Amino acid sequence: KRHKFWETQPVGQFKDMGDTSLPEGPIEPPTPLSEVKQEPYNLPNPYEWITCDMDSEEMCNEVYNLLTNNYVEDDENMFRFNYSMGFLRWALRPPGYFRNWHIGVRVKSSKKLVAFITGVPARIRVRDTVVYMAEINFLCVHKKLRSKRLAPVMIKEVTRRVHFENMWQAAYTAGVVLPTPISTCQYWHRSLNPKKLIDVGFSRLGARMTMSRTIKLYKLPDSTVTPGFRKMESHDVPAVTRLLRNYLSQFLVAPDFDENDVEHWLLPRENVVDSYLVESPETHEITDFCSFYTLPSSILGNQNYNTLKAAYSYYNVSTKTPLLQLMNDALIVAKQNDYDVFNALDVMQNESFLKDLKFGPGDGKLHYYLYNYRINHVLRPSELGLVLL
Ligand SMILES: CCCCCCCCCCCCCC(=O)CSCCNC(=O)CCNC(=O)[C@H](O)C(C)(C)COP(=O)(O)OP(=O)(O)OC[C@H]1O[C@@H](n2cnc3c(N)ncnc32)[C@H](O)[C@@H]1OP(=O)(O)O
Ligand SMILES: CCOC(=O)c1cnc2ccc(OC)cc2c1SCCC#N
Repeated sequence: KRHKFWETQPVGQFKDMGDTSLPEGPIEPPTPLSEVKQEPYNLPNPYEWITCDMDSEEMCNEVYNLLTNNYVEDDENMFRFNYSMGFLRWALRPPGYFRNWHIGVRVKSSKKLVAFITGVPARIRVRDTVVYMAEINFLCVHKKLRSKRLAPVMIKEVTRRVHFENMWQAAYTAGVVLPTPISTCQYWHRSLNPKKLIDVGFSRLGARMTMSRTIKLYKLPDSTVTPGFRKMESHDVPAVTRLLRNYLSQFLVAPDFDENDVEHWLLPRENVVDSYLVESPETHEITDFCSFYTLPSSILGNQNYNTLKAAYSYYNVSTKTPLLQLMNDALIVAKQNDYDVFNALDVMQNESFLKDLKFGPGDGKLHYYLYNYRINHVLRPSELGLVLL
């Protein structure tokens, strides 16, 4: 398949796969900042660049509407991600964020927002090297402007703005295959509301299964079982940071979280991110941690339902409580809060609980990518300690 744009980019190329003579690390050296292109890339005439100030209620609402109507759908067009405004503000304003990495394209005449792409700064460890990277996300072109080669311009523009801040690497995920994945992961789904999932056509009644038998199969206890299991609070940040840094050190690619990062990414925010921990009733030591983020989806073309309430497994650490029991408590909390489904990738140690907790494999794959950084061997999902939103 000809990738006319991606073949021009400093990414692992398909033709180089298997060539382990190429050194791991940056593919291209940094450009002297004086040589970074000063002005934005040219857009087709009717359009102009706009920096999207996510603090502005009006602008954030415009971004929300663009994504609600034009962002990612599954292959069967059953669902479309419906990131909330609170979620977008959380995802796009981490410590050290750059407002001008929130990039919109709008129609000059009508001022209508028709495309979007974002970056946020992150410190990602690759093996033993911590690399300052941009995490790129929310690339979206309005349905009416597809297949006009707008995406490459948006990607070049966000690249230019990241270079401006003297950063030369990026990380991103996609459901599509591009040059070249560093890992390919699978989504797994745990029904919490099987009746709704069957009604929308995602799940089907098993052979020789009645609806009531199916509901019973997925039934969960009304309350969590682990002594000391509670919501994370602000004063837990130092302990959770220690626990998480230690846990993530085992993976080949993982975020290098400090306390500021943990405070932003993991302190609970209603309807955005939930975090729980186990505080030993005897020693008051924090021994385990689990978290999930809230990403609803629009249900496309169903008479009875408009929205799917989905929880997505985020970062989980078990040092005393078995991971199976910890994650079952996460399922119980999700069910208590009316989630319809709990989703998880097969990254980190998730494979150890997926089947036992009645997750089923999805048909969607998620490919992980690094920009301008070569890794010579494709990572197994269990070697990945990174979850992007
Ligand atoms: C040092 C800093 C570096 C920072 C930058 C790092 C890199 C960041 C990269 C971005 C990471 C984003 C991560 C992220 O946001 C998470 S993945 C979600 C992407 N968004 C969606 O799927 C929303 C619905 N789809 C659309 O809005 C459009 O279809 C998009 C905009 C996706 C493509 O618009 P279009 O109208 O359908 O297509 P053209 O404009 O005609 O362009 C066609 C070219 O675009 C390539 N393409 C298609 N989908 C892509 C994707 N998901 N990543 C990268 N490239 C993608 C495609 O291969 C082709 O290039 P090729 O001819 O070479 O094959
Ligand atoms: C019921 C299980 O499927 C989903 O939760 C879901 C919801 N919305 C989506 C929107 C776009 C979409 O595009 C790939 C997929 C979904 C999916 S399945 C993959 C995500 C997970 N887990």
